Amino acid sequence: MHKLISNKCLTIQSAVPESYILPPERRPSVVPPCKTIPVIDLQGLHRRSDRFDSAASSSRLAKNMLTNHGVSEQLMKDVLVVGKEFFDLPVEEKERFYSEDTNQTCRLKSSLNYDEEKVHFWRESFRHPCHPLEDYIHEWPQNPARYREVFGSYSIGVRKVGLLLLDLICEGLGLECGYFGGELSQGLLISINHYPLCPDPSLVLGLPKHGDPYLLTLLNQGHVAGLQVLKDEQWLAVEPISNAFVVNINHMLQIISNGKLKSANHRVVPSSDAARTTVVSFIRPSNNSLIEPAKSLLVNECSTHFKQFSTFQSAVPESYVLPPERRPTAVPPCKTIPVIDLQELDRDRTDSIQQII
Ligand SMILES: O=C(O)CCC(=O)C(=O)O
Ligand SMILES: [Fe+2]
Repeated sequence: MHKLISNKCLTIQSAVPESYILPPERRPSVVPPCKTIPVIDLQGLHRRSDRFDSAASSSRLAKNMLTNHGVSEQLMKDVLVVGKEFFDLPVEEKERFYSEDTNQTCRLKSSLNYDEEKVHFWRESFRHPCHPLEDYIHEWPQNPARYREVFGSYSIGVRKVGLLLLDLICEGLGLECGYFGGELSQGLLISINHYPLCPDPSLVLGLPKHGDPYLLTLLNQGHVAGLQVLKDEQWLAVEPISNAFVVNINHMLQIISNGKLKSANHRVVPSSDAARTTVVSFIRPSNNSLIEPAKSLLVNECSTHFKQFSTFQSAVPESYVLPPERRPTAVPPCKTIPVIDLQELDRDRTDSIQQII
């Protein structure tokens, strides 16, 4: 648990610990707000595919704000409050969830890959799968007391919104009805991210530049800013809108759409004014799903941009992944290893013994 930032901050309040300080070229600069992020009112959409035609032909949907989505304001607030309460628990209470093992379903972690990375990120996260609820809810914390009730209701609501969006995207892409149903959207992973108050945010990142790996992300970012999106090689700040979801296209959806939809790169900077807690919901396939460009999208295109893969094969557990400098590269065969023929040995013992030596 010494790896959690909140613990370090109890003792080192005035300075960022050295192991979190990025080299100057990786530090975030102050960035302008993103004024062009589309705000989609889900009530106004009425499932009309024409709204999403443009999504099929451009990257407009890479990042959106979604309002009037059907998850109540109260529930949007409650998950943030209860999520923060979890991070405010005493260390002994959180400790049993802390793990570096990616196979542990319900797990608290610090930074990204704490034991392997050179510089740590200013983030803690607590994540667990949520669907089907009855398979997972018994593993969730019982403290805070409302955790299971609040996250249970939220996960049902947020999954509904995600599936509705996938239906609309399906229409917009011209795919057969229900394409994203079944195993492609079976999974729901919720991650509560906590970015503690930071003494000097100009030196650190909460999360480095990345795209999300699955189908769709629905981010409930509360009222503390910190999310930045990369647009035309420029970082822009995504200002929070009350009760809205930030929706991200993920890598697998980019592949399924054969590149028509683009996964959005983003990162997070912490704040020196307030701690930031966010609740991130990833709609993802079940294990062993085949991810490939939708065949009907390939009919009119000369080639596919992506190779198919299975979600099972793709996931080497994080704890087995070596840092780049320790990974094996392809090597040539050794052509000079001596081959000793034992029958020959009797004929000329001395020669062969010398050969062995
Ligand atoms: O907390 C945020 O604002 C974004 C989190 C995020 O990008 C992630 O968890 O993948
Ligand atoms: Fe992300």
